[in-house]
Amino acid sequence: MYTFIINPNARSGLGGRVWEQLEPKLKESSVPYRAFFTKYQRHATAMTRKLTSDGQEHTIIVLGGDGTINEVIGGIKNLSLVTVGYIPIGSSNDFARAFALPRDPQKALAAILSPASYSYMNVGLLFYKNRTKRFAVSAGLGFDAAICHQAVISRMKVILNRLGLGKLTYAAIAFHRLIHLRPASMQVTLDGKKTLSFSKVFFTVAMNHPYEGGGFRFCPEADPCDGLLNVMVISGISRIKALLLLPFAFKGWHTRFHGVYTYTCKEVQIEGDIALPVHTDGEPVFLQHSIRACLEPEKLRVITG
Ligand SMILES: Nc1ncnc2c1ncn2[C@@H]1O[C@H](COP(=O)(O)OP(=O)(O)OP(=O)(O)O)[C@@H](O)[C@H]1O
Repeated sequence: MYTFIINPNARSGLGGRVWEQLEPKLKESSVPYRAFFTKYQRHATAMTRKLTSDGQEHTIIVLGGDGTINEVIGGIKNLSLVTVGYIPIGSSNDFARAFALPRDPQKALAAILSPASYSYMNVGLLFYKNRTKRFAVSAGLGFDAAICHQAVISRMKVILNRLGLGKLTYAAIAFHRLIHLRPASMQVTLDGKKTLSFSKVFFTVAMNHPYEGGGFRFCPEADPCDGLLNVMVISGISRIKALLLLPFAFKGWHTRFHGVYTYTCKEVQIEGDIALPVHTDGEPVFLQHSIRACLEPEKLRVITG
């Protein structure tokens, strides 16, 4: 039985339209399925939690963007009992990028119904204050999170999505945030042993996947299945240089420049001198002074071919 969780509102309403095209194919193929639609923020988490609390195996197919994938993974009771398939129709689609999932929803559905390969993916876990939150792609503190915070309330995202230019949203907001951002000082502790101090930090991000923010390959070496987090810090450079680095980051070439620091670890603690925006997979977690990220002990099976 396939359980579809659909965000009809993803990419400013594309989710619902894509589902209308896909459902007849499912009916034709006579595969058993049921479909649930998200009605509000974090609804996907609540639905997944209820669904997976029976202790049984489930195959959950997510139709939406990275935010919906984040919410579904956040609700899975026992990661090792669930297989996830993904039909990416969001504006950033960084989760799909790492696994090279088909962008065409019909092809994505066909691959899900006849899976050729699976990946066993690590799932990130963020600690802040006395709370925890899972992430699939990345969790960051500073500039990247400020962009996500603004994207949530941005009219620009709606307009660019309508024009089919959703990918530009994050780049345009990044430009705007960079002008207004005050770089902070941060302390980054890797695996509880090595503490590094940075000043004038634009942001620090812990990445499970190589891409975030709609195709920025911030940690080109990151592998979502290798049991490690990749950490990137951008620090001690001018706003102009940070801005000029962004196009290089689409290819992962920014890491060759001074001011970009990358590390691998199993756990990272990031502390800012001021409270800064935080995100998990592009979903805002409000302002925090300190976050800690690691990986869940269990892996999640993802249909990737
Ligand atoms: N019915 C709904 N109405 C409004 N918002 C919803 C609804 N269902 C889910 N959401 C919220 O929509 C947000 C964004 O969803 P999603 O990530 O799937 O799409 P996107 O923003 O278009 O894609 P991306 O994250 O790749 O840019 C999530 O925070 C989710 O909680």
